Amino acid sequence: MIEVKNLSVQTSKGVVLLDHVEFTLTPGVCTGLTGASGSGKTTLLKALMGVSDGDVSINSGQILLDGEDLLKKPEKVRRDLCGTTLGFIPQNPMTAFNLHVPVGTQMSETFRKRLRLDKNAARKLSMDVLQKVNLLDTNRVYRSYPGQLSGGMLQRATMAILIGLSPRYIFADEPTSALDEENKAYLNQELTQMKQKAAILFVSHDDAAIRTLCDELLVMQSGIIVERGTTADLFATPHKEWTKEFVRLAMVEEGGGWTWKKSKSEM
Ligand SMILES: Nc1ncnc2c1ncn2[C@@H]1O[C@H](COP(=O)(O)OP(=O)(O)OP(=O)(O)O)[C@@H](O)[C@H]1O
Repeated sequence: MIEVKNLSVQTSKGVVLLDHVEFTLTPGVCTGLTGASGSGKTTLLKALMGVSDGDVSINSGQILLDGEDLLKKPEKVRRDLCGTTLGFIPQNPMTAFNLHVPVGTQMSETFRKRLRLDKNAARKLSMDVLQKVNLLDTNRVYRSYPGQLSGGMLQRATMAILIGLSPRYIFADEPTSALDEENKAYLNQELTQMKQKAAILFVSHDDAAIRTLCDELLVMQSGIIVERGTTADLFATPHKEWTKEFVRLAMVEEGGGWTWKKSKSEM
């Protein structure tokens, strides 16, 4: 279990980016995190992954992994947790790859290092997981440099690495933002499967994906979690203005009543 307690993050100039954030992540549960642009969602994910960002630092709080505070661990220990314990899908998939190394080489090296596989097994796993994310031209994708693939293809390749590593905790920052409806549905299905073993923190503005995937929902505003609850409760009775508007935009008038808008993949 991951327990985030009293987490505050600020810039060196004293601008507060996260303010006493608290929540728990439990395997088997997908927690959605939504809120206006610039409210602090990516900052929170970076803090969880231990990614330091220039002049931004954690100034109070704890991130407890099975009771042990990650913030007190040396950087190497935290780095070693990335992969099979903590998995991250960044908002911009380009940042997940070295631009000068073919995607397949990077995948295989990750699997060799993190899963201690030999060269052939790592290559086979890379091919298998590329197929799983619907990148069916696997040989071409494997040989391509990141710049030769589209943003959506790279987003799926990042997801493929995650599937291969099967981490216990998944922090996904708008993981399907660059995808068409078919691939969005495909990847959300994969995440639903991974939820059986993992805890997922799913950052999204996609109301349909949140309703399908997330058991619980956190709403962030100016670095504060202003609203939380089960996804069903929050969509049924939102309290804050931002959440009310989010829910209103998720609905459509149909046959004399209001119903949830469907994503194209549900139609
Ligand atoms: N390195 C930094 N230095 C100063 N301010 C920063 C830094 N990184 C982020 N911020 C500020 O922190 C706030 C939160 O940014 P963040 O990227 O976490 O928002 P977000 O909720 O993920 O937004 P979006 O939905 O657009 O991705 C913003 O006002 C942003 O400008």
